[in-house]
Amino acid sequence: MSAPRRFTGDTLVIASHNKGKVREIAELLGPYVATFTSAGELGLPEPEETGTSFIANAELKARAAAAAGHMALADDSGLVVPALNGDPGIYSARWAGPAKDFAMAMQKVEDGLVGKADRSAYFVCALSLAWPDGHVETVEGRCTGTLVWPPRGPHGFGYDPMFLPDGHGLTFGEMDPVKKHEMSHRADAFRQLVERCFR
Ligand SMILES: O=P(O)(O)OP(=O)(O)OP(=O)(O)OC[C@H]1O[C@@H](n2cnc3c(O)ncnc32)[C@H](O)[C@@H]1O
Ligand SMILES: [Mg+2]
Repeated sequence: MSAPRRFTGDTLVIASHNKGKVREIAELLGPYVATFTSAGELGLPEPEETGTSFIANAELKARAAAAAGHMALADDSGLVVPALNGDPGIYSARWAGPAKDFAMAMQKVEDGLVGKADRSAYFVCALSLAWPDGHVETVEGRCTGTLVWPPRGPHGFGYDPMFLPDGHGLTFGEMDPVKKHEMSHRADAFRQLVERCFR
């Protein structure tokens, strides 16, 4: 296996149109990157997520943004619920519809769980760093927990208010963001990516 390529330069494009993610990524990578911009700010189109895995979609989004000439980082993530055969999984954003209605998406998850004993779930985060020549470095992180109902807490985004991480009494929606960054799937993935490309 060849050695991983390291991040060089000072500007990184965050290849995401999700403001919650862009904020978390800038917080997690702040110490290693001088300047951030995002696909949204640059007016780059949102590529169609045609991959069949988190990793395939992260690589496709990162490569699409890096083709514009700067190194780009994409995150493809979602909530996997074993009792729902892995749904919403890579369709986590799509379950919220064009209006990005996560109250509705969480209700849909809850409706599927009625009468089921297994309320376990995990978040997955695939991160892909892409170079303008098409090279990518990709990692995947996880965080396991349980789904609660009704949703709790004003923080975070997406499915956070119904996700109770293992070993904790507060949902990601109730938790201080600093605390979420100590244990989330995104934090797990970033620990691996920093080790590989940013140190
Ligand atoms: O593709 P981009 O532009 O980055 O933005 P997106 O919101 O479409 O992102 P994804 O395709 O990766 O879909 C992931 C969805 O999974 C959910 N999700 C991911 N990480 C999460 C987190 O930390 N907390 C709560 N929900 C999360 C959230 O609803 C996201 O919209
Ligand atoms: Mg998306």
